[in-house]
Amino acid sequence: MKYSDEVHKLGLRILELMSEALGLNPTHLLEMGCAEGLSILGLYYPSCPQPELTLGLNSHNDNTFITILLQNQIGGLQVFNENRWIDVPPTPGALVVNIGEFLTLITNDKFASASHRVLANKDGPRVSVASFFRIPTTQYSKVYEPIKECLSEDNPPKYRGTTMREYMDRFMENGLNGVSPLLHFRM
Ligand SMILES: O=C(O)CCC(=O)C(=O)O
Ligand SMILES: [Fe+2]
Repeated sequence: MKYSDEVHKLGLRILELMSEALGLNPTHLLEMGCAEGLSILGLYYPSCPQPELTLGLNSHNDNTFITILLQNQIGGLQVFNENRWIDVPPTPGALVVNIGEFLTLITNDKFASASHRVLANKDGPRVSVASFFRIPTTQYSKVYEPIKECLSEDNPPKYRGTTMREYMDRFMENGLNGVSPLLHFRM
């Protein structure tokens, strides 16, 4: 309970700062509901005798606005940048913040979500706690589209509006195979 309260407060603060970074009122992203659905997932990756033959978690982009991640000392998280996988080594006391695909959609790519994955390891177990700021199930029919203030004549909308329900339908077609459902909504 204590962790979820604190991570929720942190998420509110980060979303306020992101609103300001976009030149918006600090409460803009909060008013859009970006902190209304917090789900927290504990992940346990057992040690693996032949880690080179598999992955801990396949490459994917989160279906969130932001994700705040706590990882133990084992490592294995990687992010895809400039055509290569880069290690995100655990730093004591630090959290990782990932941008999810719904923040990419509503900011018209100003905040780009990155593919990430987790390598298997034999030093295990790896434990992580992912706090997903996502659309609550009660809001799966709400349409999200690029924020008007993020658009201009030189920067027209790159995505059409969509709902979490439609996004999940696309996701179910592909599973965790690294194909981003967001591409379906790109204009
Ligand atoms: O375990 C990790 O570090 C990553 C977890 C993750 O990316 C996810 O649950 O979406
Ligand atoms: Fe993830």
